[in-house]
Amino acid sequence: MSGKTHSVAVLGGGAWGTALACAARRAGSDVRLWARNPDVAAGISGGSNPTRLPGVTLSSGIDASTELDAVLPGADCVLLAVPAQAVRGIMENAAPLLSDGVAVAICAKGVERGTLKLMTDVVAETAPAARIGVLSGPTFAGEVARGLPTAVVIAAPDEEAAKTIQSAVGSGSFRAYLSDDTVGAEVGGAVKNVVALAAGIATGRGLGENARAALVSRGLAEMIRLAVTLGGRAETVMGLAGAGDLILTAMSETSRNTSFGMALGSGRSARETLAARKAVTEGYWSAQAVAALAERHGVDMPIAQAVNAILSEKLDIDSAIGALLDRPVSAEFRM
Ligand SMILES: NC(=O)c1ccc[n+]([C@@H]2O[C@H](COP(=O)([O-])OP(=O)(O)OC[C@H]3O[C@@H](n4cnc5c(N)ncnc54)[C@H](O)[C@@H]3O)[C@@H](O)[C@H]2O)c1
Ligand SMILES: O=P(O)(O)OC[C@H](O)CO
Repeated sequence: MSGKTHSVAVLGGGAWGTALACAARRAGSDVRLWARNPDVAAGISGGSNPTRLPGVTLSSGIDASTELDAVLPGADCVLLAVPAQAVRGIMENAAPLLSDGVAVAICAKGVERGTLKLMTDVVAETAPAARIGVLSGPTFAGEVARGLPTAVVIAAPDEEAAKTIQSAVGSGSFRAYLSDDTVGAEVGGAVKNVVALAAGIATGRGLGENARAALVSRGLAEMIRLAVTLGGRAETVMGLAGAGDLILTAMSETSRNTSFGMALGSGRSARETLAARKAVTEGYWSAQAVAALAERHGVDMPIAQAVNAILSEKLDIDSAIGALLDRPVSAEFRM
């Protein structure tokens, strides 16, 4: 890692943006953060984000603002941590304020609805001069904010950009591994949320731990098939940004995706479950796009399709489970 002090701009005052700001402060970076809500910005500057990270004392020295032009100019590394469906709008406003050659790390996990684009494509379209990377992996924000040991992958085609992001956020407790496979990292992060919804639904329905492990394993096979079809590598999906994140997410009620699925499985509606929570549940917003991407590319993804059918109310949960169990049993590994 270089000895340079990085100037980091974090976009997003939610759980993940706030936690990443803490990680970057621990890495020795100067950190400014943009949040759209003035109370949230004031709280973060004062050392807390009580709605998203209750009980956590944030690293000192995070300078938060609701003005993009107070945060972005001069930054050599941007951490993009708003929900995936907000990335295009934020980047359209941010692009004119970015420094030449800035490294932009996409920290959101999702696929754009409507266009079916991965976040790297959305950022490339909105900020063509940026050097784009993906920061992903098994990372519950509360643990990162507290400084508990965590490992992520930073994937970027430009190795220098990956190293900039690595040294801007990485530290002894936040181990940032490098990769050049953005597609594998992005598909892993986005699709694991949909698989976690499936695992939660099965758990909420009382199908047992064997069923959950089966969904996680077969869901991982779907993640690999989609990533490889889109140009990514299976090994990336088998690493931190895929299997690692899926294990964390699908096995824990801390996950918003898994707990959302559990609520559905136990009979609550998607609408009332969404209305009862403030934080984003990315699998809900990306399931349709993931299913449509699979269909467009002819990738067999029955679990993602089942989740989409449930969320779009084309199938009830028991019929969706029945349909999965009725599928012919084929070779375990196939593309
Ligand atoms: N929380 C985690 O543990 C975690 C870990 C890794 C990755 N992520 C990813 O990071 C992204 C953000 O998640 P989060 O946990 O911070 O969510 P969050 O719900 O805690 O916060 C989202 C923030 O974005 C803001 N926001 C929402 N819509 C917006 C818009 N249109 N324009 C501007 N701001 C908007 C909200 O006000 C909020 O401050 C997601 O893609 C998530 O999958 C989260
Ligand atoms: O709480 P979730 O389900 O949004 O998961 C958060 C992170 O993506 C875990 O790596």
